[in-house]
Amino acid sequence: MVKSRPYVIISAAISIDGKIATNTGRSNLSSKKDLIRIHGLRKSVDAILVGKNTVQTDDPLLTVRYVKGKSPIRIILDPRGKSSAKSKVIMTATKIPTIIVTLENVSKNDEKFIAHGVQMIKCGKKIINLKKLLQILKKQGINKILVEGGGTTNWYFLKQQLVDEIIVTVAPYIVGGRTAISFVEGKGFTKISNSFKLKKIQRMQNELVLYYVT
Ligand SMILES: NC(=O)C1=CN([C@@H]2O[C@H](COP(=O)(O)OP(=O)(O)OC[C@H]3O[C@@H](n4cnc5c(N)ncnc54)[C@H](OP(=O)(O)O)[C@@H]3O)[C@@H](O)[C@H]2O)C=CC1
Ligand SMILES: Nc1nc(O)c(N)c(N[C@@H]2O[C@H](COP(=O)(O)O)[C@@H](O)[C@H]2O)n1
Repeated sequence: MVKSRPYVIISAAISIDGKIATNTGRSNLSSKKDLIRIHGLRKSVDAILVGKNTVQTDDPLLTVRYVKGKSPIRIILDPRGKSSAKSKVIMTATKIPTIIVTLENVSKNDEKFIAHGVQMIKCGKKIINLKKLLQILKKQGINKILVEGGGTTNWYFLKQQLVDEIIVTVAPYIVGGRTAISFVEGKGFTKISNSFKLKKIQRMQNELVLYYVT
């Protein structure tokens, strides 16, 4: 069956206790070897997507650097268009195509982003309508998307069953802390259902990389 949306992979590094960052926002869980694997994965997709808190906390580049290859398009879910124009993704948007997705009635900061070469997509009234967004992206030729967090963004995708594959690195750390961000945030599911199939396990020294499909 041909899908009307791109193939969606969620990728993250989690601690043994399922956290993706400490309660102070530190998220450097993957080893160098794992980062090389992740950059290989980035090279294989058309776009990388993250939520606005990840941009704010990590100030990531979201490029392919540890392997040779073209960097994919970068997409930020930022419903109210609050991202800093000084963030690395926005400052490099003339070199690497970058999209900011806001709500339909939000346009206050558009000019600031557009001036940096960012493409604006408007989608959804109260929250970003991911189904609609994926259709728009598919029409733009984006067939495969790597969702790189954080926990809230992962929740929105999983809640709506918009995920085809999950790749998690279980890193050899305990993070702890009630307020430390988990792999999946949001309201959470009330039942244990919709299990994923374990496709592959990769061991890298003290890390395990788990590959699940729907
Ligand atoms: N270890 C790892 O692999 C990774 C760790 N991280 C860590 O995760 C943390 C950030 O995670 P978290 O705080 O959960 O935030 P996210 O990065 O997931 O950003 C969440 C925000 O993005 C916006 N958003 C996302 N999806 C939607 C949607 N469908 N509709 C509307 N708005 C949406 C909302 O903005 P608004 O609030 O304006 O409504 C929401 O609050 C950071 O500390 C980062 O370091 C991040 C990625 C990977
Ligand atoms: N897979 C994975 N492992 C980790 O340990 C991580 N911290 C992340 N984080 C994601 O990668 C972004 C950083 O990318 P750049 O190195 O700046 O290109 C970060 O913002 C998360 O989305 N992922």
